Amino acid sequence: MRTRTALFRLSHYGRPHVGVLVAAFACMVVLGLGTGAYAYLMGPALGFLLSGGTEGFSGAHAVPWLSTLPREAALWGFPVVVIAVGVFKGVGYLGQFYFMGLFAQRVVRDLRRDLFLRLTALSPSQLSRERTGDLLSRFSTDMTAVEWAAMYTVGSYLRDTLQVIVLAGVALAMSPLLGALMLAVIPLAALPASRLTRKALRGTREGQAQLGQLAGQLHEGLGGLRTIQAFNGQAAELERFSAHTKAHEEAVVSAAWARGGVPGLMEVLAAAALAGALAYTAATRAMEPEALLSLLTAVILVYQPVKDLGRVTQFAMQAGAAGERLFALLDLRHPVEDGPGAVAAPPLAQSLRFEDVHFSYGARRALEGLTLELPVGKVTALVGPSGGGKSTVASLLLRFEKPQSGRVLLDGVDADRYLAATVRAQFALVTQEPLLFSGSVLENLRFARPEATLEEVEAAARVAHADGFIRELPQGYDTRLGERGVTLSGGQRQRLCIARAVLSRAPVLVLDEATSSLDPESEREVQSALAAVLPGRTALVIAHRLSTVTGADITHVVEAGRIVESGHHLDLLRAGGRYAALWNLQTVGSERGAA
Ligand SMILES: Nc1ncnc2c1ncn2[C@@H]1O[C@H](COP(=O)(O)OP(=O)(O)OP(=O)(O)O)[C@@H](O)[C@H]1O
Repeated sequence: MRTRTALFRLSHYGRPHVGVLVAAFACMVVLGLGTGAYAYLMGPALGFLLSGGTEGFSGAHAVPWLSTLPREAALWGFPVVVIAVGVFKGVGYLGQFYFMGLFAQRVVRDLRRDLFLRLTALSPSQLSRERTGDLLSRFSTDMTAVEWAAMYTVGSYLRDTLQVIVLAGVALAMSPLLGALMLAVIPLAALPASRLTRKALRGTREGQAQLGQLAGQLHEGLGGLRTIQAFNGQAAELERFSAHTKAHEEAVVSAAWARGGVPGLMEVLAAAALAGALAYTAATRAMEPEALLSLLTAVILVYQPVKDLGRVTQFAMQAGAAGERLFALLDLRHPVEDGPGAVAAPPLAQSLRFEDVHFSYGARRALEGLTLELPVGKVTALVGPSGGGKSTVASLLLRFEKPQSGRVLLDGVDADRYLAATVRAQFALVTQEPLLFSGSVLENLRFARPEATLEEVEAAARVAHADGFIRELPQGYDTRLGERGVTLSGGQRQRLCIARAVLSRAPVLVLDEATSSLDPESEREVQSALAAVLPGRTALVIAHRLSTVTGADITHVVEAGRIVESGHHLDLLRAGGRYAALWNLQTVGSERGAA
């Protein structure tokens, strides 16, 4: 996406807050008029000083009503006018900053909300293609770039353009010829300035991309600290990190170089124009000194907003580059979107069925004509070698993905006909990595069903064999978990997740390798919890270790995206096929491990 398109799309975020912008603009008008008044008053001020306060208001551009006052009043009148203009400008400044700050915060608030919504609505496979740190940097660095542009660029474009118009008006009123000549410098500077600005943009964009890379590496590094230290990998990591910091530095320095060029150029051209005006007026004596002073003040003052316009254009560019990265995320669409006539799925009554389902992640095939039935009230297990496609089955069930061909049927109805959220509501998922949020135990459990009563929460915890250890925590169910809260063992965390799943009352429980990352002791605890939870429930249990699912009503062996064998544990053992081979492999492996 082009930077300009990104800026245009960012401007949509400003539209709902145009009222705030109008209020800011009103303050800027006050400010602009105040600045124009200062320039205008410079000439009379000179007359006022030179005459000891008597003739300040006479001459070509005096303040007419003040010149009619008696001397005593006039002596005070002029300073009072100066103070009044100052107060006028002060109020303008204050209001302008307040309203522009408000505007910027509202724009960024809306953008953050949209980004959060989009991120939390991505499918896991879309998310796995992005680096977490890079995503976080879009929330921080890129969002800050947008905030600055909304605050300073929009404000400056309004305020400085207005000031340029007012001051140019004052200059032209003093001397149309000289004023026009001096103002002509501004468009002269435009072409080289736009070149420099483009160069700065390239540097800015590269710098932001490198910052994203840095954040990504930092996030990965912190997540894998044990591995990095265990392999003494700090030096290699530092090298990678330094390469990114160096690339970032080079990009930012080249942008700074180009950015500095714009005001530098303006400064030189402005000085040349001023020098020319001084020389011309001294030689020709074409103007009164008072009028010349007002003209020079207006022109000197006009260059500042012009320089500012160049400077804040950099913020717009940074925002444009940030916008490109933000919209790249905002434009991602979940692979499963609700069709136009989609309706809410009723609670599952009989069965779930996969019918000749094919699915690939890009070019990587995961399911190749998988057909599978999950009867209600039964525990179905999926086992098989790593990469066989078991987790993909769970992803398709929960509508994280949809089949490229074949169908997923809920009580005989294609899941495509239902609203994805209502299909998801049929399932309570427990994954390998037990996810608990920072918050109390109670809040974590109620995440599944916020309206659940305390009794219901406790009952679910009892079923999942979690009630006992929760009561032993310092504040029981109110104990805070996560950062700066208590730390739980893997088994305890997993039992909380199971309790949460039980509390959800979803018709189907999906356990995706729920015990595979646990130590044997924790695994035993979780297994005993599951033994209490599973009987009589509709459940899909995905497992590596066959020993963990021997109690399932039916077990399917998934290999290369298909079901290659199905049956009860004992029947499968007797059949002597793939299941028996896997069983032998694992039991021999674990016996060796035990020996
Ligand atoms: N997000 C993804 N992007 C690309 N390929 C993927 C993705 N997730 C899984 N795959 C690929 O799809 C295939 C099936 O993966 P899946 O995770 O379903 O297998 P699995 O049987 O659950 O494996 P495991 O037991 O190791 O979790 C594998 O080849 C895997 O590499």
